[in-house]
Amino acid sequence: MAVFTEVSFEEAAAFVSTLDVGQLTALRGIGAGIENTNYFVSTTQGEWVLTLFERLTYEQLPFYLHLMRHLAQRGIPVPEPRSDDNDQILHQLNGKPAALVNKLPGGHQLAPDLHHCEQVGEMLARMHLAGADFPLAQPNLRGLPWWQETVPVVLPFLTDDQKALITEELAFQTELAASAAHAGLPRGPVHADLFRDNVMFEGLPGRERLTGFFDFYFAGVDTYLFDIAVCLNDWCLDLDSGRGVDERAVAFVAAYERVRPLSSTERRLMPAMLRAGALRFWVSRLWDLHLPRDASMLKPHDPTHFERVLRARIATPWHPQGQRDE
Ligand SMILES: Nc1ncnc2c1ncn2[C@@H]1O[C@H](COP(=O)(O)OP(=O)(O)O)[C@@H](O)[C@H]1O
Ligand SMILES: N[C@@H](CCOP(=O)(O)O)C(=O)O
Repeated sequence: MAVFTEVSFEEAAAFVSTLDVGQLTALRGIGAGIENTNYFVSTTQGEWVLTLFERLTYEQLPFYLHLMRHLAQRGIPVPEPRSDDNDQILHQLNGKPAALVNKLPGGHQLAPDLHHCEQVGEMLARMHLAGADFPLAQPNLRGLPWWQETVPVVLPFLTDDQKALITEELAFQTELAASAAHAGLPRGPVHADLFRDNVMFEGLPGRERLTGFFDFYFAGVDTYLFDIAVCLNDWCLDLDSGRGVDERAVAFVAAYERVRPLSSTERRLMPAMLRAGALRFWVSRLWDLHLPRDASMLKPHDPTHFERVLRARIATPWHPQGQRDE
């Protein structure tokens, strides 16, 4: 479970008393998640999520927390960090950096259909536009330099066939990132981990409405196309086979484009970026599996899923409707 750092009721009560959210009435550790310690917090004024950051530092965190605040203040449904009397949104609890955000209503949609994909696509585009004037900058800390650093670390755990695939793909992505086409891709703050378990929906089955995006702690400045590719590799994929579901991808991209049309370079580089999205999570899952922080507490995600996705994305490139490789 994802409670790495225990917080007692008394500690949490003292903490929330500084954030003008009423008095603590209940505190419950959250089992899901793999990065941070999370608690659901009930107070006399509502429901909140308390996060103690286990890996991110005081230097890195302002980017994420201020991005969430920036987006929330522009009408994007994301959790907004609570500030104290000094307008600080990054706090400290039990020796760890900490934040308290509002709890989004609803639940995850783990078996998405077209109308879920359309809503995520549309909101992703709205989020990209709303984040364009965000003044802070921080790279995607799980971008190419991290893959280059981490692939050699996980290589000893792989078969020869896997080693060849991961090494060749890293070379391909390194070349892509150095290209003029890549340099011309529109970029800005991106979520970079907008999987099914980081989006909330509520409503009657078949008529659910998106209520928000959360877990911005892999966000960073990167290409919008990378964010789209990460989404397509989760929302528009058959998890059993690892293969893309074209119908869902078409619906997702069409909804995105109703808000922010893709450039011709974004269309052309979509297949390469879908490969980048698959590589990114194959590498991080291998790293989490083979070099865990505390193996007894975590159930790592299956890396072979993204190996399969990468192989499928290489074998069957997917382009937005009507487009072909130039
Ligand atoms: N703002 C929020 N609103 C509602 N639920 C949340 C919120 N933040 C986290 N959660 C819940 O906590 C779980 C774990 O959070 P997550 O951010 O995925 O953890 P981690 O950062 O460790 O990966 C989520 O699956 C979700 O159920
Ligand atoms: N989405 C990533 C893992 C990140 O975990 P999260 O719980 O913070 O979303 C994956 O599936 O590998």
